[in-house]
Amino acid sequence: MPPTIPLFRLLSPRAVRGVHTVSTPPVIVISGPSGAGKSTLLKRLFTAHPNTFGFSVSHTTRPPRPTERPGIDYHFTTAPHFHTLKSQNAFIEHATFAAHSYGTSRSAIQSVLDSGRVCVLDIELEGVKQVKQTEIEARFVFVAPPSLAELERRLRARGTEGEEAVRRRLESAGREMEWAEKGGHDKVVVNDEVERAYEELEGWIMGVLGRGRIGEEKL
Ligand SMILES: Nc1ncnc2c1ncn2[C@@H]1O[C@H](COP(=O)(O)OP(=O)(O)OP(=O)(O)O)[C@@H](O)[C@H]1O
Repeated sequence: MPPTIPLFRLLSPRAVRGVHTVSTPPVIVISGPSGAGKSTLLKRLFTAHPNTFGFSVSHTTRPPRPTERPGIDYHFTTAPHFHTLKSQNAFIEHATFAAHSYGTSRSAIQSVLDSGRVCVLDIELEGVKQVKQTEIEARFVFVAPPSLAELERRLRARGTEGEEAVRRRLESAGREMEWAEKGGHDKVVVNDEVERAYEELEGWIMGVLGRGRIGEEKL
C-alpha cells in the first residue's frame, strides 16, 4: 500500500514567508444542493482573490460537463480506480451522489496548503458529515437556493443533466435543506441574486479568516 499523508500534516502550523509563523487557516467547506450555485459563487471568489484561495480538486466517477477541465474542476476517474484509491485510504471524505462517487483526497488538500493558500472544498452533504468527524479545522457554509422550484428551474436551464439525474438531484436537495435547517453548518447563504449572495459569502469568509474585505490581501 502506498504511503498516505498523515493527518497531522494537515493540522500542523507552518511558516509563511520566513519570518512569521502562523497557524494554518481553517479549511472552508462549501456545500449545498446541486444547482444552488456553489460553482458560480466560488468562481467569483477565486477570480476576486486569486492568490488567497486554492480549490481542493475532488475525484469523481461522474463524466465531465462540457465546460469542466480535468485536473482543475475535478479529477475524473473510473469506478475501479476510485475504489482502489478508497481502499488505499486516500480520501478524507467520499460519498456517492446521484449514482456517482465523489471524494476529497488527502493530497488534494495538502497541495493547496503547501501552496500557502486557504483551502476551499466543494463537497456533498455526506462528505460534510465525514469532515466533521476528522480533526481538520474547518468552517462550513451551506449555499441554499431561494426555493426548490427555483432550484429545479436552474438545474433544467443549466441543461447539463438528463431527466433522471435532475430528479435524483432534486430528491437529495430536500434532504440537504432539512439538514441545513437543523443548524448543521456555521453559515447559510441563500443564493437569490448572485451579486448579493456573493458579497454575503465573501464577507463571511473574510470574517472567518480575520481579514478585511476589500482587495487582494497579502499574507
Ligand atoms: N443567483 C442565481 N440566479 C439565477 N441563476 C443562477 C444563480 N446562481 C447560479 N445560477 C445558475 O444556476 C445553475 C447552477 O449553478 P451552479 O452550476 O453554480 O450550481 P452548483 O451548486 O455548483 O451545482 P453542482 O453541485 O451540480 O455543480 C447555473 O446555470 C448557474 O449559472
